[in-house]
Amino acid sequence: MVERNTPPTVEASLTALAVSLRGVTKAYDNGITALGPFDLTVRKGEFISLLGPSGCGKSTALRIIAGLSAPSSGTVRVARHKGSVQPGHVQPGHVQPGHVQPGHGIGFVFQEPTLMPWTSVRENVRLPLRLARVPKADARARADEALASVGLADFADAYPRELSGGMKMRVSLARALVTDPEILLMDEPFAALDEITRFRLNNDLLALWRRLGKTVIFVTHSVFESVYLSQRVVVMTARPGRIQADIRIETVEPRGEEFRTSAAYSDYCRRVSAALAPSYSGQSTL
Ligand SMILES: Nc1ncnc2c1ncn2[C@@H]1O[C@H](COP(=O)(O)OP(=O)(O)OP(=O)(O)O)[C@@H](O)[C@H]1O
Repeated sequence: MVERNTPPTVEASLTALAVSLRGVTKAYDNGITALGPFDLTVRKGEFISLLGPSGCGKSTALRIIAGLSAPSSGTVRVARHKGSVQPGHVQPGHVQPGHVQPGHGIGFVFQEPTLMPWTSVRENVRLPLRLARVPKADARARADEALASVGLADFADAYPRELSGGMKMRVSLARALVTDPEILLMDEPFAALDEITRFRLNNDLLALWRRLGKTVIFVTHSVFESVYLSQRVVVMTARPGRIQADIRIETVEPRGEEFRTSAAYSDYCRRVSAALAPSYSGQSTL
């Protein structure tokens, strides 16, 4: 079913929305139905996490929001610019041409930093601007600014092989931010990092989010990480992924290490774990 006739009252409130998915499903050619029907509304400037068991369709949902994959059915609306969500929908069966070109309002950070090993950190970060044909001097300044925002101002001329895993992920984040997107999609970006590095990147990401006011949709397997970072944790069912629970995390802002060790944090982690448990029922725990 494709939703085409959104009631006017809902349409008006969409001006405050960054992302709206309605009845979205995804069936791959191999017959696997990965997602849905999936409904998700994300307000501008919100930080939400998608949490769910392996294979429940989290990456599929992100890829559909990014326009990298077309839904099999349903409606996808994404605010790519400073204004309201775009009236154009991604229709089932095809992806709009140019839907996810760099500079079109979405930054994507993958689990692997996927840096080009043969060129400098600055050139890696500048890539989306090169593809968007931004003049070199301007692109260089913007790449350096993005690198400074992730604490890597001194590493612009370094090569990826000279960086730690955490630093590579910072470069990947700078590359996603360099086009100043409205929305940042992050697919388990810190999963491969050690815990201390991960905590540090969590704090730096929160600081960036507060400063830049981006909408962030963050995919993770970690209850602890989702509660620490997000204003809302959206818990998904096992495949095909649907919404199991939508839990608002309310605490004193800005968050910091005091929150991580607080009773409120433990309580939220317990609540989110309890909401997640049914998604794992019937699955092997090995
Ligand atoms: N391109 C594809 N073709 C066929 N099946 C796919 C494709 N991409 C994903 N799938 C299947 O769809 C289901 C959902 O995959 P997806 O990667 O979205 O899940 P996920 O929740 O992100 O998993 P994980 O947490 O392990 O990364 C899985 O069963 C996967 O095998």
